Amino acid sequence: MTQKFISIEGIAKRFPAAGGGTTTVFEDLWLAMERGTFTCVIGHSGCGKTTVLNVLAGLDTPSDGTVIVDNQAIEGPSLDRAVIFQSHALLPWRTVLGNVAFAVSSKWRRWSRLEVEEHARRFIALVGLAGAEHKRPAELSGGMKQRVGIARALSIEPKILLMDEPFSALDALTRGTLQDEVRRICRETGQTVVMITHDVDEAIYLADRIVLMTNGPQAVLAEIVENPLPADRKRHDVHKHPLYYAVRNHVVDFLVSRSKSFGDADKAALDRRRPPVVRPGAPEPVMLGDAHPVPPRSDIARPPVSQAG
Ligand SMILES: Nc1ncnc2c1ncn2[C@@H]1O[C@H](COP(=O)(O)OP(=O)(O)OP(=O)(O)O)[C@@H](O)[C@H]1O
Repeated sequence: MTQKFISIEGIAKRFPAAGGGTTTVFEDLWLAMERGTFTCVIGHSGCGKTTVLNVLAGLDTPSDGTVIVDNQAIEGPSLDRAVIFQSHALLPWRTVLGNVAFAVSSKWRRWSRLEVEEHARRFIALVGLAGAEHKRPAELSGGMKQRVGIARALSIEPKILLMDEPFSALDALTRGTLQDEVRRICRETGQTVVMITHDVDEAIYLADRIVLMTNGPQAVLAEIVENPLPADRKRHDVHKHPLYYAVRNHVVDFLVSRSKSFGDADKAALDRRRPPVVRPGAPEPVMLGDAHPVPPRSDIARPPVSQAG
């Protein structure tokens, strides 16, 4: 079934409020993702992105609703779903090989030590760390540690890769290189990915679809932006594509103004089960999947703001 490999169905998250009652962080979120797609979630701090990712990981439970992955409801953490956090959380006493092999042997418990190590080495090489297998985390740079985290996550060959701002703690050069590698690996392996980022340019480079969430509390999924750039885009010249600024301005405009001004009337008008899908720069209204058509917005150049905060 390709249409709804991941199906987020009406999830909400509520916490007890300080003075009694409850605070609803986000509500009635519906989103379907196809196998092999790369989805980025963007929204301001506090709208509940990490909570959504934790629900997908099975590390948190929604107050309402459910999430189905590959026709099965999520009922807890699973080795079918790998998570990469901003901090790499490596086992400090284990080597690079030891960290990756530990994950591999958790997934394939009957494999021999040789099988586990061979498999782990393959993924260590894939992220460019061949030769560093016997180093411990303390001997690695931040970028190298994050590579180990990526190798570890990919080595268990998860159905879904979940990433929570995986590159935000890295310097710009390392961030760019790792973005390239993650994109290459995900494309080569057909990996299904959901990633949270605050970086609009990162989302445009990596994502097939960018999901826009309004500000919390009571955040909603306002819109899905279909990335109109060609699949074989390259980081060094992606900004030269004629549609680059159409999509960038659209997302920035949402973050700067629409995410905040999205009021009760907008929420009432929103079909939560079928959020609007837009393809910035598209000449005509688009009809994508089971979503209803939305006219393209005007893509007027605005001051550059690449970070949601
Ligand atoms: N255990 C908890 N109890 C009460 N409130 C919580 C709890 N966990 C999260 N929250 C609240 O839920 C809201 C959403 O948190 P979450 O971390 O998912 O947001 P986010 O969009 O990922 O933010 P950021 O971009 O800053 O990481 C926040 O206001 C947070 O304070």
